[in-house]
Amino acid sequence: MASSARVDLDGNPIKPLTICMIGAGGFIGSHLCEKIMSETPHKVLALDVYNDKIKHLLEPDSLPWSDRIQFHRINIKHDSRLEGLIKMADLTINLAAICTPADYNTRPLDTIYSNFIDALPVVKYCSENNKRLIHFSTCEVYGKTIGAFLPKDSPLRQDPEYYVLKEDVSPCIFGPIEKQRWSYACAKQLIERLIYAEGAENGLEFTIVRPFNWIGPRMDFIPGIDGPSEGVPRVLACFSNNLLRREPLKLVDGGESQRTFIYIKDAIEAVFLMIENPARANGQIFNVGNPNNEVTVRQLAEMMTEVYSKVSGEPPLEVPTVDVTSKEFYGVGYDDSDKRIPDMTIINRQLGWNPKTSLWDLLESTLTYQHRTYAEAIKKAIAKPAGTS
Ligand SMILES: NC(=O)c1ccc[n+]([C@@H]2O[C@H](COP(=O)([O-])OP(=O)(O)OC[C@H]3O[C@@H](n4cnc5c(N)ncnc54)[C@H](O)[C@@H]3O)[C@@H](O)[C@H]2O)c1
Ligand SMILES: O=c1ccn([C@@H]2O[C@H](COP(=O)(O)OP(=O)(O)O[C@H]3OC[C@](O)(CO)[C@H]3O)[C@@H](O)[C@H]2O)c(=O)[nH]1
Repeated sequence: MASSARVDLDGNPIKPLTICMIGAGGFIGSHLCEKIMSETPHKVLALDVYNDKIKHLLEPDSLPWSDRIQFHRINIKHDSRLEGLIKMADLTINLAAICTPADYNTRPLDTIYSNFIDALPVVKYCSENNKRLIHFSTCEVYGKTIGAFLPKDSPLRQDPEYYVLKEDVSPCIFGPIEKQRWSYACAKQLIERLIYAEGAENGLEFTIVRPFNWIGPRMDFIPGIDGPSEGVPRVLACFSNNLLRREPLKLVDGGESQRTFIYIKDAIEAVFLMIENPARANGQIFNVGNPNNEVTVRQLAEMMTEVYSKVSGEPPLEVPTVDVTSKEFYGVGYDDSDKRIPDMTIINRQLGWNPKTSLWDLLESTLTYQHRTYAEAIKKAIAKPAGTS
């Protein structure tokens, strides 16, 4: 329900905004658009090269918000309409990026262009036209933890000082240049520094978001169903694909890396607070993650296997996982972040936000969606003899 009587965290009325959302057709963009349409009076100029994930918000014309969302099929690499759309809006949110690890070492040029060069005009137009910018960076800017360089048996590895990632304290630790995995993190770091400098020197009003593994429905694609057969999406979709096809889940380099996963709906609440509380969010860099949902990738595979069995009614596989090397899975130049625990001090202080959903609960709702959306299509694809279309 769109209401104009919304108030911010300080009790001030929130005026309806026009938001230029670049990358609105992706995973995060689709959830943001959905919530903006159903819960606020704000307007969205939705820019992307694709719109499949927001089709349900664009059609039919009779939808209650149809006069508040406009889709513009635009590639920001080369489209002269970009500045005009930024000028029309009160706020720009930039989500556009190549952000799947399988691309970082195999398409490093595209990755660097997408995450740095293509974002430059967005920052410039916002700065020159005095428009507020919320830019999506990544937890990957932290790279590896300091603790990763300590001896395996060092007691300091248990000390949070050596692994908790703090926006205003932690260093950015990347591997050597030949480890092209870090092309993405490095490009994101440089665009963060540029935005920060535009704020310091030219007064750009900005907020930088560092998402820590947001997951949920509509993330990436299932290879061979709604994406390329040989494509490698992020881990949620990789493991979902394995479960749907009843194949063992592939653990890269033993599945020892650790991640904290957050439910997309919790994370979107945090972005909402940033949108509607500019006085508290401007000039800030925010970690957005769930420090309580930490697992190794192996534990994630085991939990997803158990949850999928529950929601699909199918028995778990006898051999649920298989080990693969990162070279086999991602190719030369892959490297990994060892551990990612977000410090929540700044987002708590500025916006009073906390994540709510446990890993089990978020996997239950997400895998229910994956099963409902893809199980039939996978069955048909498997039943089709090879070579037929
Ligand atoms: N999902 C996460 O957990 C996560 C974690 C860290 C950082 N991020 C960052 O958040 C942002 C959004 O991530 P996501 O998970 O929604 O990814 P996504 O790939 O689903 O969405 C990105 C969208 O940007 C669009 N896009 C890319 N290049 C474009 C261009 N040149 N012109 C127009 N549109 C373009 C894509 O078509 C896609 O729809 C990215 O900047 C990503 O780096 C996400
Ligand atoms: O089949 C698989 C796929 C992946 N892994 C391993 O899982 C870990 C997490 O992988 P993934 O979610 O794909 O990506 P990352 O967490 O490494 O990086 C993302 O973090 C945020 C973001 O910026 C955008 O989403 C992106 O860079 C990892 O260790 C893989 O090796 C697996 O074992 N099996």
